[in-house]
Amino acid sequence: MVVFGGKKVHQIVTGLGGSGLGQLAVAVAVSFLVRIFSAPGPALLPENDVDDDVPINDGETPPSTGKVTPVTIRWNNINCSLSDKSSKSVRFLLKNLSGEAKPGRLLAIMGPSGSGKTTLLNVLAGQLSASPRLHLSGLLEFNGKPSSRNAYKFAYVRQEDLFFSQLTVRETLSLAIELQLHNISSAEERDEYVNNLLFKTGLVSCADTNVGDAKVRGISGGEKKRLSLACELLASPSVIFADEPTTGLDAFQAEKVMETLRQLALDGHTVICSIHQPRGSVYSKFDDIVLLTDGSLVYAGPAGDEPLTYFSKFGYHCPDHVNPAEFLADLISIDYSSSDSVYSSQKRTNGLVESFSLRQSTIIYATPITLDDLSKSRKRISKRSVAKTKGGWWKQFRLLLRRAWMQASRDAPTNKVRSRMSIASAVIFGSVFWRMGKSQTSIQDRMGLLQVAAINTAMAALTKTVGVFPKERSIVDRERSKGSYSLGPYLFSKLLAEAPIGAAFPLMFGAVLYPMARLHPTLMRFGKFCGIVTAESFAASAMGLTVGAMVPTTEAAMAVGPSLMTVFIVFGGYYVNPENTPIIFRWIPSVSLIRWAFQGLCINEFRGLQFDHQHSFDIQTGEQALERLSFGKSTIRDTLLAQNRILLFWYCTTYLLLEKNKPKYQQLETTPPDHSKPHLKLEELNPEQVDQTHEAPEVSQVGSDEPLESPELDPVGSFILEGAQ
Ligand SMILES: Nc1ncnc2c1ncn2[C@@H]1O[C@H](COP(=O)(O)OP(=O)(O)OP(=O)(O)O)[C@@H](O)[C@H]1O
Repeated sequence: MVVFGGKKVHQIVTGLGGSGLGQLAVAVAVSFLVRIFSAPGPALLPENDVDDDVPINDGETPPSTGKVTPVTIRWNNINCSLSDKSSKSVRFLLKNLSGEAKPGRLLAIMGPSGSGKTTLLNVLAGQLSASPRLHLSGLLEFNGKPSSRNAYKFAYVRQEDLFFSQLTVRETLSLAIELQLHNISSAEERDEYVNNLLFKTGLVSCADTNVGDAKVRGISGGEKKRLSLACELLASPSVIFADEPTTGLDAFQAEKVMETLRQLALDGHTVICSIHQPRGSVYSKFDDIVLLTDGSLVYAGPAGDEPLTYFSKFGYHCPDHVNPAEFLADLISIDYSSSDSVYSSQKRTNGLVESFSLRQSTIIYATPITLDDLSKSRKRISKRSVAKTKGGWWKQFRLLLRRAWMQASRDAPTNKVRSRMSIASAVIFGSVFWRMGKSQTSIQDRMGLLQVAAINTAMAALTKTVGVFPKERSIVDRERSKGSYSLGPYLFSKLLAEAPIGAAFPLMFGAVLYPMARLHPTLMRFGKFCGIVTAESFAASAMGLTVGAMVPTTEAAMAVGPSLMTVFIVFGGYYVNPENTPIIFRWIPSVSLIRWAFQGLCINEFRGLQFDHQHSFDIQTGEQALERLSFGKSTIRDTLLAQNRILLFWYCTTYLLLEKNKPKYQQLETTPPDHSKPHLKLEELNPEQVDQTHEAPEVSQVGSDEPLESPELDPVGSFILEGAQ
């Protein structure tokens, strides 16, 4: 029997419930809460409450992260242009790019800033954000078949690592597994899977550390990046895309991240990453590279010494003891130090682009794909592609509720700040309106205090929500785009989990302010006061969610939220009497959460009060004061109903906005491959052909009769001077 504070559960239930029916209700509620907030355990619902399409573990998919379906990606003539309607110009972000990424190999897309690395990575991953100004065309094939988002499993590790800060590394992975992988049903299997992932990504030592955020330090930047990788590896993706995985990391962490990627490639994943300028030890981990400058290809093929040999044919020699990545980066960058250097470096890169475009039809890959590989992988795709599916609504709700509760309840710094602010503002207002009496002047004081209380409660809830929700939305968008869960369970679980903590702050505020200001001193009135400010606080949070769902960033939400609230403050019932409101604005008070809260608080406070009076025109009763505000005919129940309608309106709008603002990706307009150039089929290549084809006949050599434009400039000496130092 579970024991709480010396009492057995059935004693507590008996004590709480009283009657038989009450006992039953309490027992159900207790068992529901215990199951929701207990550590990872079996699903709440009966076994049959899962989607029909959840696969049964047939023994071929054990909880190991090792099995990977090999996928070869080939792209041909990828063009991406951006049109500018005002100037009627078109800018090419990617120009005629072709290449290949293979399983078991780590491909790095390198190039100067703005050269199109991320754009190419997004195109290959099918994650280029849709825009009417963009036009994307070309051919993209996976294992020889045209691209389709569901054809293979891929992982995309973005530059920004976003997590729920209060969860540990282990909890983050465990919850992600529960949400995404339903063929792993037992806690033992899940633990084993998590341990494998932690081991694979080198996170064992920080497994039980909180992820952390700007307020409370958690795991390091490199560990966050590897956690991103681990989260993406859950469903054994065939292809891993990583956008600048080393950005913002120190050299040691960068190397560890790249080593993890290399190990993943060795495990059979196809790994593609964009990287700006890696150090030598990182460069040596790459199997293949794609070099881009201003959206054009300068080189694509094996990494290591191959590109150096290739560029040396044009007279560009990498000096000894120089990091090849630095040499390549300098070679293909535009030097903006003077107009001469711009001209010469531009000419050099143009020459290299042109040379490679002539040679592109004979790109050489070190490990030719065999037809046997492809047929094997296709068979495996058909068996395993269904392993990642969404669980049922209740299962998603239960998991998300647990996560939201962990996040809200463990966020001690935020909760401390909010409680201090609630108490501090209550103390300030309580001191200003200290122990109000029953004089005529106290009527204005009471109204002023109640208006201030309504504004303070709404603003506190709104600013907290708009401060955190846009970031959380980015996490949720990512998870939803992976198909982890639906919007309904997410939103409901969030509201439910945050309600108790959200209610605590207005209650603290009321508990301090009420006796200090000596508001209507009965327990019932105090309870109603707290109920009204709590309902208002929920409505303001719901409005914050809508603002957060509407705008792209926290900064924008911080600007829009309070501005919108100011309108509701103006029409909050104190500054403008509803009867005097201009007809075109008359709808605003009826949707102002401040007005309904103020109205409710005034009715609660004034009804039944008697004021000291000397003249016949003095206000004698609270009812007369309410008449002055045009609140005479209303009841607290009416105001709470109106507040609930507003709350529901903001929740529904948030849902619709989140549903509508789902990330949309640019469609690739398929163009047939360019047959004008002789095209070598990669399957036909063998090492002998590699050697023969390596000397592209079209490429002009330094010292030949018709030199390239770039050698004409004699850039070798100057380049070595610039790049080698
Ligand atoms: N949707 C878009 N709208 C407008 N411009 C875009 C869009 N996508 C990319 N660009 C432009 O395309 C160019 C290439 O951008 P991209 O992010 O691919 O470069 P990058 O090589 O990854 O640069 P960095 O290393 O600095 O991240 C940039 O000039 C960028 O402004």
